[in-house]
Amino acid sequence: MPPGILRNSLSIGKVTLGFPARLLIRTKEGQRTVPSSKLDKGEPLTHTALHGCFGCGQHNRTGLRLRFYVDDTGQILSTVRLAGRFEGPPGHAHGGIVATLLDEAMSKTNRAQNIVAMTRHMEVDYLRPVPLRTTLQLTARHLSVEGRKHHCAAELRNAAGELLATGKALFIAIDPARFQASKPSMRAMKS
Ligand SMILES: CCCCCCCC(=O)SCCNC(=O)CCNC(=O)[C@H](O)C(C)(C)COP(=O)(O)OP(=O)(O)OC[C@H]1O[C@@H](n2cnc3c(N)ncnc32)[C@H](O)[C@@H]1OP(=O)(O)O
Repeated sequence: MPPGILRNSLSIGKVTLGFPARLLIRTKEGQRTVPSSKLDKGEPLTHTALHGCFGCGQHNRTGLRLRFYVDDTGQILSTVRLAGRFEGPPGHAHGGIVATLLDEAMSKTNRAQNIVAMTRHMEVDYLRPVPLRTTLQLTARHLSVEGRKHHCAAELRNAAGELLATGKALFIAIDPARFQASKPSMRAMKS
């Protein structure tokens, strides 16, 4: 059974996103409701093929190692604490890292539907500086699909729920087998 949430919500355009006050999570022992601060106790949305990904790859030691969860409405959720090495303005996150967070979350709205898609176009509104070394809440939702074109939106908030940044993006669905075949070999990448 899919996990579900109780939410505090705000909106981007027509879309309502919200980080839950409490979350119904899946665990090895079954389902239970926990405060959203315990999100990491649930089963994350995984895709083992991308373990080297800078955003979500759990094997990328210099990356963000984000873990994403999906609720019963298809909304993607994650919490993140950014380390000091991701600094841009003093004490705050670099804008490229903020864009990465939003991009990653939006890409998982496709992944949750078993769609493999790449970011073609993305826009970010940087509303407030994003603090380092504090818990942030990341949410994303799939908005619409038109052929291979998937439109998605994401929000980044502080722990108090204040909106720090929003993103919208166009993803294009690709054939993963063709993409894999076109990948340069590890030897070529090292040279
Ligand atoms: C393997 C999965 C990884 C998931 C990671 C997810 C997040 C990421 O960070 S991905 C990394 C960053 N992104 C990239 O590197 C992608 C680089 N770009 C590409 O490889 C290609 O442009 C790719 C695959 C996205 C699309 O190429 P291609 O298949 O040739 O698409 P193309 O035919 O040009 O466009 C598809 C459709 O989108 C439309 N389109 C393209 N750009 C736009 C735009 N900006 N606005 C509106 N429509 C657009 C086109 O008109 C076309 O429409 P239609 O199907 O109606 O004719």
